[in-house]
Amino acid sequence: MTQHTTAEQERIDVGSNSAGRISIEGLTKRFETASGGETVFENVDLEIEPGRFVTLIGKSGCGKSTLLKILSGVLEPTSGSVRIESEDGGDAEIGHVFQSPRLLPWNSCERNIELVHEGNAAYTPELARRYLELVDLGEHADKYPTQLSGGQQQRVGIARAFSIDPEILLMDEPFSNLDEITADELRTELIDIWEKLDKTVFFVTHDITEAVALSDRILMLGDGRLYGDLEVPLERPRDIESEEFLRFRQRAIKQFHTIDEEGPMDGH
Ligand SMILES: Nc1ncnc2c1ncn2[C@@H]1O[C@H](COP(=O)(O)OP(=O)(O)OP(=O)(O)O)[C@@H](O)[C@H]1O
Repeated sequence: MTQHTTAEQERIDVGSNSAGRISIEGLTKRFETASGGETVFENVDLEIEPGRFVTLIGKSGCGKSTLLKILSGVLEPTSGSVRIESEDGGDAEIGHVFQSPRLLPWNSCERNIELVHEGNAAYTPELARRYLELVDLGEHADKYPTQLSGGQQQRVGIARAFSIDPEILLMDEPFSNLDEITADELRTELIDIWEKLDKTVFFVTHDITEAVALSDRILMLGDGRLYGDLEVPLERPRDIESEEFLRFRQRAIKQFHTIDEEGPMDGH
């Protein structure tokens, strides 16, 4: 289990049969700056069941990336805790997919995947190829990123993230730099892979349609708190033009804008 807490709190590692569960308790993040500082969110509690596809939406600057960075351990919370349960009670493996694939251009696709397996004696080029096949790039393992399209490069990023067999996958607007047709293809592929591999996915986006198309559950962050938490009751595969999809999307949009009607809370 991985636990990200304030420095004073002890790291607790215990065995678990619910790998991929995320438990957030009383999470507060404040940045101190020369001009006084800012509390990004305060006292956030959240429980995410293993294997779920959860999407976080919120307006620009509400703290989505900050929450993601705390989940990945890049940032420490000001107070509160985040626990991610692992298979064996040790540190949870966390896969990352970013807006851009962050591939090293002087390395082949296979080598780009190998680089995240440093210290893994079980790594073989076949492992990279297996994951590249999952994203339809089995034939391209020896190519360099510059020989691939933007969508193909992002596919390599997704293959790389899944290849470490992570307990959770953090995805930060992974399709926002792609044209809509390619983004749609990748969303379909992502759901196929997620259904096969049964991982907890924590996905950040600005796009409500994307959130409804992909998720089991949609969280809304704003005004320093999680003000919305919607279960998505739609069967997969989802038809984004169907009446039930559009009806649910409308409901999500309405809930998303409740924050504008309520106005800021005290202290923010
Ligand atoms: N290292 C930092 N130091 C000070 N303030 C920061 C730091 N990182 C983020 N912030 C502030 O915290 C707030 C939340 O930022 P964050 O990047 O998490 O928002 P976001 O919801 O991901 O935004 P976007 O959708 O535009 O990417 C912003 O007001 C930002 O200026």
